[in-house]
Order: sequence, then C-alpha cells, then structure tokens
Amino acid sequence: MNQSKKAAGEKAVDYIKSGMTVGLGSGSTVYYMLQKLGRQVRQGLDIKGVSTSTQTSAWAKEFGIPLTDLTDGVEIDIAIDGADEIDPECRLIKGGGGCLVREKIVGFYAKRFIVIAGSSKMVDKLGSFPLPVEILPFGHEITAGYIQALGAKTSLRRQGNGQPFISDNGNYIYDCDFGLLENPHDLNRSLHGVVGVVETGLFLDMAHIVIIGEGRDTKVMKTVKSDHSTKSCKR
Ligand SMILES: O=C(CO)[C@H](O)[C@H](O)COP(=O)(O)O
Repeated sequence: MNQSKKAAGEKAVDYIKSGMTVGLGSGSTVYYMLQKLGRQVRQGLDIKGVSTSTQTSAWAKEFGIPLTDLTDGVEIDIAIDGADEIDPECRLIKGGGGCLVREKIVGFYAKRFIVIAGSSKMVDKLGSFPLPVEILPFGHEITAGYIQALGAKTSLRRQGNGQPFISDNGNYIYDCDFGLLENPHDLNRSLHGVVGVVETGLFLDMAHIVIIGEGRDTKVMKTVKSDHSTKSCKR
C-alpha cells in the first residue's frame, strides 16, 4: 500500500457531492479514490461516474459505483485523476498507464479537474518522465520519425510479451524522451502538428486543484483562476 497515494486519493472524495457526474481517472492513486467513493455510494451518495479506462470501469463495478457514457448532454461536474509528473504551475505529464486520450477528454470537459498524487510526482521541470504520445498504428514508424525530428528519443511501448501495447482506443503509445521541457506549450503544439499523433500526455492549464499526499497528510494546491486559462498554482 502506498500511503501518500492513498491519502491524496481519499482526500479528493471530499469534493464529490450527491447529484454530481464524476470523471474517474486511471491509475493506482485513483484506485484509492474509487475504493472510498464506493463506500460512500453504499452509504447513499448518489453520483454517476464517467470512466477513462477499462481498468477503472472494472474497479468501479467492483466497488458498486454506477457508470454513465460520455454522450451528448452529459456534463462532468468534477474529474479526478492521477499524474506522472506535476510542475510548480500545475502542468502535468500523464499517460504512464496508457489512458491519456480519454483522461484528457474527461479532464478537459470537466467543470473542475482535480489531480491526485504522492509527493514524489512533484518536479521543478517536466520531462524526466518520458512523454507518452498516442499514435495511430497506420504508418506509426513514420510518425515516430517526425517526433524524433522534434528532438525526442522515441520508444514504442510494449507489453510483457513483446507485442506493442494497444490503448483502449486501439492505438500505439510512444514514450518520447525530450529531456527537461523548456517550453511544454510549444512542444505540445508541435506534436499536434504531426499527422498520426492522436494526443499527447501534456496536460497544460487543465488542473484546478492538485492534492499531494505526504505520508498520511495532504497538501492542496489551487490554481489562481478556476477555469481552463489557469497558469499558476497557489499552495
Ligand atoms: O496517467 C495515468 C494513466 O494513463 C495515471 O494517472 C498516471 O500514470 C499516474 O498513475 P499512478 O496513480 O498509478 O501513479
């Protein structure tokens, strides 16, 4: 059990109120959030979840959390998700679990996006964690070549059996080492200019609240503005 992840995941449940539609992120920190949320649902909390991965859907089922699809008219009141790196401006690298596209859609459309993580995920500059980029399988080696031309060492993510990892959307993930990122926004724009790139793991100006677990304690960082134009964090 990872106490810091558990503390952050459980704290996030305080923000969920009856009647809400809740975006459910992916990963081990989210697992602790779902576990506690499931207990509250059993005690009468009336919410619906929008899942970002098959693993999260399975956990939601296990904990008795009702799910709904992201269809026309569904508004996500709050989304809660983990991160692989978080910088002092609450910018994130995500996608270590390979769920970045659905996580980004759900986090982007949510009225409030809460990030949960153990303190080891805080960094001064993004980029030690290779950036996950989801790519269409068709012509993927050529797409990867264009990403290399932007300055990355790229590596096609593989499963234990050596076969390429396939995302829930049927795509490949390339882990792209650009070194420490001087300008994540420019990089994100450049990557989106490469045909074949579906989405990147750079989640910029998206997080409204970041909950960091430190042992059994939590620290909450709030972005200055509570909308998607947010640029920096207050502790
Ligand atoms: O982005 C993710 C999955 O695509 C996860 O949120 C991220 O990898 C953090 O995972 P964990 O909570 O297990 O440390």
